[in-house]
Amino acid sequence: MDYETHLSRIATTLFEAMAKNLDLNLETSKSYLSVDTGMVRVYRYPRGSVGWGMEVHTDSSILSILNQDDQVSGLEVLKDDRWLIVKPISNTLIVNLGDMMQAISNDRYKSVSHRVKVSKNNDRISICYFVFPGEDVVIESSKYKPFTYNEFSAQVQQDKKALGYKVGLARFSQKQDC
Ligand SMILES: O=C(O)CCC(=O)C(=O)O
Ligand SMILES: [Fe+2]
Repeated sequence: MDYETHLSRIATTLFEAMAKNLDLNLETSKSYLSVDTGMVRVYRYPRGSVGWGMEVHTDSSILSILNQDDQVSGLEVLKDDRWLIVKPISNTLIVNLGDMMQAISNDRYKSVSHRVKVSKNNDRISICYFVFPGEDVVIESSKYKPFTYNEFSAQVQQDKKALGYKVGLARFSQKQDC
């Protein structure tokens, strides 16, 4: 089996466990995670560059599974307003929840803000797997207006172009109109 197939199996198992924990309807939740959308991206962060390898963001995915460099650190996650360095551990995967999981869970699970620092002395490699809902599957929750991943990603592109940054889920909030 190839890497992506293994990762899609892990993502499905994790998602089903979370859906069960959230008491989501089995059929509805099954339609949310689309393993066909899974994609693998490999990053190389060259050593010594100034600034961030990747600026602060949340992923738009349901789940992101990272296989980060087992020697060179760089990944930082925001927890309780503090940045934590995710230490490299060999043979260990890191699971980040994305915006779609936050919406599906009606904010009970939060997408994690994270960023990547460039190492002074070493290049850093990470292999990242992302999985999304099917493009036209409507995500329903009480905190957000019903939306599809297609609509979400179009809005993200539009905001990045017009404002220079991603507004994200706040755009779809039931409460505020921004
Ligand atoms: O390279 C990493 O460890 C993280 C990459 C990342 O956050 C992303 O691609 O969204
Ligand atoms: Fe990310």
